[in-house]
Amino acid sequence: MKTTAEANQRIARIAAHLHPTNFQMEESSSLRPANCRSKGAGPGFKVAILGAAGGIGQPLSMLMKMNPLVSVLHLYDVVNTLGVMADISHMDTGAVVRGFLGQQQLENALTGMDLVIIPAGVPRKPGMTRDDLFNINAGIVKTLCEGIAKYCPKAIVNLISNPVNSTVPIAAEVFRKSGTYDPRRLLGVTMLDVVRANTFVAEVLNIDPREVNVPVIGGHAGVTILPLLSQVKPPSTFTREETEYLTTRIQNGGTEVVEAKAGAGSATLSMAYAAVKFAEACLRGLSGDAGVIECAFVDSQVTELPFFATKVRLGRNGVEEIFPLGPLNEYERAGLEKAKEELAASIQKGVAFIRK
Ligand SMILES: NC(=O)c1ccc[n+]([C@@H]2O[C@H](COP(=O)([O-])OP(=O)(O)OC[C@H]3O[C@@H](n4cnc5c(N)ncnc54)[C@H](O)[C@@H]3O)[C@@H](O)[C@H]2O)c1
Ligand SMILES: O=C(O)C[C@H](O)C(=O)O
Repeated sequence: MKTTAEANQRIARIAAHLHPTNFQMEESSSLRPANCRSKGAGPGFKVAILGAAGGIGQPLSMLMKMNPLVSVLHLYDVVNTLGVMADISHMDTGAVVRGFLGQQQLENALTGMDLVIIPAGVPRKPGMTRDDLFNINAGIVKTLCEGIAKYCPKAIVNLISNPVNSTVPIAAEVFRKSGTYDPRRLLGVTMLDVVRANTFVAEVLNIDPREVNVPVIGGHAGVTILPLLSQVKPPSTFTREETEYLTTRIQNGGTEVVEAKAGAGSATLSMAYAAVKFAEACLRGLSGDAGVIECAFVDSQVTELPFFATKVRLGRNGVEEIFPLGPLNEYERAGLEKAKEELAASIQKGVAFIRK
């Protein structure tokens, strides 16, 4: 029978084993991971995920650990990061994984990072809009972006936390206030809208979704999500009925998942897939690939609004070029007016949250 003291010692040894900054073998072993022959991280990019223990964060962390462009992967959350880190660090892929728990470890999580991906924050339940998340998520994004401004001001930021139409302006204001704002380095992730649009359009056309590319512009909520079906690749025509079905389904894709999950959260797996697709595009741009073009919600002058999602070219500095909207048909022009009206209010709400 073990005494309480022995049991406590054993728990302490296990905790020490799991702690990322004090990684040790049991006392009986003379070999420690720090003394192993490993030379540590190889060439590649350093990526931090903030909110790594969440519904998106966990599969996103797993997929980033599998990405050959990543040499160091920092997982940060306010709960359960060490469990996720211990689990993912056993995968026999190249990236070195480290876990960070709580605000006091944010500095170590962020220092030296090339790319920071943020899926931290609460998700929707049925009946809620993305804007209903503002009160909680605005504060979370503000705190995390203050950390980025301090500890890795040159990093590219991929912001996933909703409402994206407001959290991106919040991040921009935090960076502006701290004197570190580089609009090319802040990107709201709208890739899931493109992923859904490609899938639903492929279903209608009865072709492989991997062959489809639908530009989705505007923002990331309801009518602000505007798929440009007139610019689909491969060039395709749609009946009025198909156009209305596709536009509505793409705009409501998030709600479709929220309702199907019936209170257990929103899209996590397809979002992790989309986030990795987008992060990989950013890393390819950083590594000098000049041909990477994706849609993202960025600081922009293509409309009268200060932020707008369009196709952008990614490069060594983040957003290197913002493409114009291109020719829109009458249906899309009407959609654009509705999108801009809602977007203007959401952007203003985000800006006011920091300037108040
Ligand atoms: N942009 C998009 O297309 C898109 C798609 C899906 C979900 N989302 C949004 O992503 C967010 C996360 O969704 P989820 O399903 O992963 O939620 P979740 O609740 O499963 O996970 C969120 C994680 O964030 C962590 N967190 C909370 N406060 C934090 C802080 N201050 N610092 C670090 N981590 C913190 C939580 O501990 C949790 O692990 C939601 O706001 C959701 O609406 C966006
Ligand atoms: O719909 C949500 O609340 C989550 C996300 O924005 C999505 O589009 O799936």
